[in-house]
Amino acid sequence: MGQQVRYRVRGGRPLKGTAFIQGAKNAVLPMIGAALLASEGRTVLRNVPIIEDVRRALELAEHIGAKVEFHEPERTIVIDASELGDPERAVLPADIAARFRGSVLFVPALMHRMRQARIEGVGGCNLGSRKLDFHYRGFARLGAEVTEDAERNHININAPNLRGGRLYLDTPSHTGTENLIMAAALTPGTTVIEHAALEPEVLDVIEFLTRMGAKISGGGTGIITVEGVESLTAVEHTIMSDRIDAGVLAMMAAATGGEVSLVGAHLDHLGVARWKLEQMGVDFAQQGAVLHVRRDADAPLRPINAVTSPYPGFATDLQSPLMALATLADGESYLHEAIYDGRFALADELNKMGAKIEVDGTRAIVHGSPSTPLRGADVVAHDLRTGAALVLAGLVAEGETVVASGYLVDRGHSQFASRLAALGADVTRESAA
Ligand SMILES: CC(=O)N[C@H]1[C@@H](OP(=O)(O)OP(=O)(O)OC[C@H]2O[C@@H](n3ccc(=O)[nH]c3=O)[C@H](O)[C@@H]2O)O[C@H](CO)[C@@H](O)[C@@H]1O
Ligand SMILES: C=C(OP(=O)(O)O)C(=O)O
Repeated sequence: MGQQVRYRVRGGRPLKGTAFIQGAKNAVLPMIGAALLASEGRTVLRNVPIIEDVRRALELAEHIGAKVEFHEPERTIVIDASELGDPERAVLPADIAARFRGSVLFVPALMHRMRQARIEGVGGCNLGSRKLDFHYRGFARLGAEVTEDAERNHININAPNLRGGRLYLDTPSHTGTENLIMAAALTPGTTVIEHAALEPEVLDVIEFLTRMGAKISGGGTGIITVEGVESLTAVEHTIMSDRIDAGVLAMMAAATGGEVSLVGAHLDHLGVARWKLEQMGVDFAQQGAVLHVRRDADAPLRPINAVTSPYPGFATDLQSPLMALATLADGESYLHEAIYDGRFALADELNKMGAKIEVDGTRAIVHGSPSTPLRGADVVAHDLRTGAALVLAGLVAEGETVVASGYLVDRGHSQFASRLAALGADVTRESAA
């Protein structure tokens, strides 16, 4: 893995100023997968976040035969997938694919361009059980042959003749919806996907695919219809801004009693999280494409109850920073994590910093106290959002907090330390061999 990355945070400074919200991680990853469906032209994606998951996705795209360029200063990716087609390259190798969950979003391109796929591993945040059965069952209902090589832990897919079909999801899976739409886009006939996800990133991916020539209707309604087309063409698209990045920075401003302008953030993308933060005492004002966030440092945060659920419910990715924020509130907050059973690993780390959090299965009670400050400590990020939540805790803790592994933060937050430093925080990113 090479470099060990750590975030070192010294608490006590309110965040003030302007921050730029990155492009959405959970939109760019499916779009890189979608760009590989284009048999002609060069795709140009703009507002790309400079994050490790994007780097891994581009390595994977090159591995299967695409030509890619990542112009980081311009936050622009150029992808030429016109020469994809060598079945020998229809493999997602574990050493790249197991490092990010979005690797599963390459399967439709492999099925359509190479007629087969071998998946040797799919990664992502370590959040407890994260199955991919909806994806594989959906591909099978479109006519693919999906088999498991249990000994090697591989999934093999053969897709010589796909045809449209009626699909459903047991829960409205975010990447499941995107993957089945991408698979259906080049599949002859009509495909209907019931109980589809409503996340804004799903709608952005639909807009991108539509521009490429796909025929998709019903985005945002829960029932999506896709009429298969013969080919898709490369286009240019600007990725929507990242609502989780915006939510994390808003909560950091709230935690420190600060006042920030978040360029590119949209209140309506926050769903229920907006209302929960307002109930805690956070003030929002949307001024065009800039979201102004402030919290009166003299009034303590109020405790909150939150249950995670798919959009527009409270996003599970924002539950970790909310837990850290709730440690500062005046009283008991109640959190129910209904999507990922592994997210509460954060509680032990916050308790090391002096928080009082009790966990019972998928429920947690946070005994908040505005008068007992958190203490800096060496803490472990178990996943991307735990990492961001611990940086948040460090911003309000007495003394120094060191968060490792910083690679997990870098998976999903672009230039995190420098953006926070620009808001006045004392945060540095260190990497050592
Ligand atoms: C790259 C990306 O977009 N990641 C996001 C996406 O992950 P991802 O798309 O993987 O999350 P899903 O919406 O699929 O997962 C929702 C729930 O369904 C379960 N499930 C999902 C698929 C499946 O085949 N079988 C199954 O049982 C999962 O274990 C989980 O409990 O949505 C999550 C939920 O908003 C976010 O936390 C992730 O940041
Ligand atoms: C769970 C997350 O990401 P992934 O699905 O890529 O693991 C996340 O963004 O918090």
